[in-house]
Amino acid sequence: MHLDIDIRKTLRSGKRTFHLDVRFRSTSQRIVLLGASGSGKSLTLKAIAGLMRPDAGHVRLNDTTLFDAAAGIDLKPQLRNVAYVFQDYALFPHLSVRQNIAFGLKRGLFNPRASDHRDAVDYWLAAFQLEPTAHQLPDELSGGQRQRVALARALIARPAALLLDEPFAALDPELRTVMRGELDDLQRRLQVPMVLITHDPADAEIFGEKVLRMRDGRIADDAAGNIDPAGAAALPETSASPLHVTGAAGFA
Ligand SMILES: Nc1ncnc2c1ncn2[C@@H]1O[C@H](COP(=O)(O)OP(=O)(O)OP(=O)(O)O)[C@@H](O)[C@H]1O
Repeated sequence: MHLDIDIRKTLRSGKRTFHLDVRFRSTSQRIVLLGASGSGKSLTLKAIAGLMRPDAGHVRLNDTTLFDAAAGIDLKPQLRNVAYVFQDYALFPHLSVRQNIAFGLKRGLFNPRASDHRDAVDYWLAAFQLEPTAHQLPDELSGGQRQRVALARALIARPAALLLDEPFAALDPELRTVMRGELDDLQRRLQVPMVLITHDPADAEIFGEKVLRMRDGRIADDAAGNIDPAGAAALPETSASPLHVTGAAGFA
């Protein structure tokens, strides 16, 4: 994945103003944005997905410009070929596991024939060991199963990038460890590029081939500890950096 982000956004709520000013480029397959609550992680992820429109700048993914304020480009979310997995998974409560996963095919340009459609859903049900639960509703699933359904629904559309918003926050500590392992295996097997946002350094340790720490709407430094107060404009393009996250223990 080649991700190139250079965005600015000002948000006002009453007397409070928040400035987002995020710049980085990376060719890593596993990017983690690590930061405390309110540092601007979700806004950045939403800008990639097309769920938040920056005031200025650009977002490029591989060979596609998803957003460019100066050029007047702002692709609709469904045309960006990225999959956003929300913190609470956002499953449809009235649809079965099978129907929720199949829904992933309705988005975007990927519009297979009915038989391919069934095959694809069967494939993902099997891949996530969800076949026995295919007829169940989200309410009738465990937390781990719900997360698997959300991932299957995201992956079935073959996205160019998987965007994960605090994917383990809704799980209890024991399950969190299990699901971290599952996602780690899955990403390595499928080689699906991902951008994961989290406040938990443990997530960064496991998934952060490239870790960018956010503070007050900016990239504070990268995992190698290169402080860049100007918002990481000078960060080198990098394909991989050490897994070790320096000084990240302060986030809770
Ligand atoms: N629509 C909005 N209007 C005004 N301010 C907003 C709006 N959306 C977000 N903000 C502010 O922008 C800041 C960054 O929000 P963001 O959701 O990106 O944080 P975050 O790092 O993802 O935090 P968390 O981990 O708690 O989800 C916060 O201070 C938030 O209050």
